Amino acid sequence: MTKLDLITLGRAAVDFNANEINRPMEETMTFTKYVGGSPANVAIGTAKLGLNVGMISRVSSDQHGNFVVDYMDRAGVDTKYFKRDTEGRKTGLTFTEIKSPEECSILMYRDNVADLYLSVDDFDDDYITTADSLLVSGTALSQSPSREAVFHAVDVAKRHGVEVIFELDYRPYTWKREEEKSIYMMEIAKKADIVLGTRDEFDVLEGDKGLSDDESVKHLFNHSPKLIVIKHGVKGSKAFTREGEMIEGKAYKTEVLKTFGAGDSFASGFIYAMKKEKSIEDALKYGSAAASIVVSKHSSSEAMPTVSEIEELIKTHEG
Ligand SMILES: Nc1ncnc2c1ncn2[C@@H]1O[C@H](COP(=O)(O)OP(=O)(O)OP(=O)(O)O)[C@@H](O)[C@H]1O
Ligand SMILES: O=C(O)C[C@@H](O)[C@H](O)C(=O)CO
Repeated sequence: MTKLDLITLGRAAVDFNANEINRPMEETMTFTKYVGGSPANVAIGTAKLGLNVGMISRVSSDQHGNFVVDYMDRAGVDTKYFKRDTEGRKTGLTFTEIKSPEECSILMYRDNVADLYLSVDDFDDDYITTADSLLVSGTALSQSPSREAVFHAVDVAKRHGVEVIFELDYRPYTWKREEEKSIYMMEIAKKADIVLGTRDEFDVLEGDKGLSDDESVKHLFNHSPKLIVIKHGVKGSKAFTREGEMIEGKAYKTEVLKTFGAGDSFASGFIYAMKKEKSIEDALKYGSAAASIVVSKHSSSEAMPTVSEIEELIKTHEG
């Protein structure tokens, strides 16, 4: 089997992004369709940067499922472990609202979605062992059997020395019980090598204890993580290493069209740079540059930048 740089596991869905910008959703009449879903976006983003990427997911056996798999194939993502749901479950849909560059929101249709029915039987353990890293998404933990699929995949990865990246990716809609979020997310965070999330997502992970970034990382460094990145939106990001270093990343100013998609493009740029053995400081730059490009464009997946676009942006800002 070909060696993969990265496998992402979780939802692959469809985004419908409002064409009429600066308007509430009620008045939006037309949308453009893109592939979406955080782990799918990261798979597309990293593949576009030249990494060898695969994804494990479950989609509907209908036109939306076909659209997602075809797009992922064309993006160069290995879709061998994209399972088709045979029980009539649907691919998740996300409608976006762009009221202004500061006021963006997403409305998710995720009842009985196929991706949360991903099961341990949907993929072979050997597939995971062919990868350098496995990225799992927090939303995939929100329900069984997808929850068990994540735990199993992470255990296989750890047994075979595959790096585990946990993207907290908290989406409130899919969690049924408040008390479950922090329990399951924390279990995976403790097992991961790298944890990525926004400050708000770390609050969810910790059960809203109101911890500072320093307190959050101190707790996790007692477990497996060796690198933790806490994102603060337009204020930038902070990377913490187990050795006690803190490296700050700045956001690159741009003409913002919408804010969603920032997290997935940031993860793509960051992971790419880490795989290319760049410094953490540079990886934060690659992540921030990728995010800056994506927030200035209409989609979260199609808009993912190339290496030269990222490097050009960094050069321009540093010059
Ligand atoms: N308005 C912005 N302009 C430029 N860069 C931005 C902007 N917002 C976010 N970024 C960049 O993207 C990174 C990640 O953003 P953020 O913390 O909002 O992630 P997120 O909440 O996971 O994103 P998403 O909205 O996609 O869920 C930031 O650290 C920053 O570098
Ligand atoms: O993550 C999702 O399911 C929706 C995304 O595809 C959407 O584009 C977004 O919010 C990205 O942050």
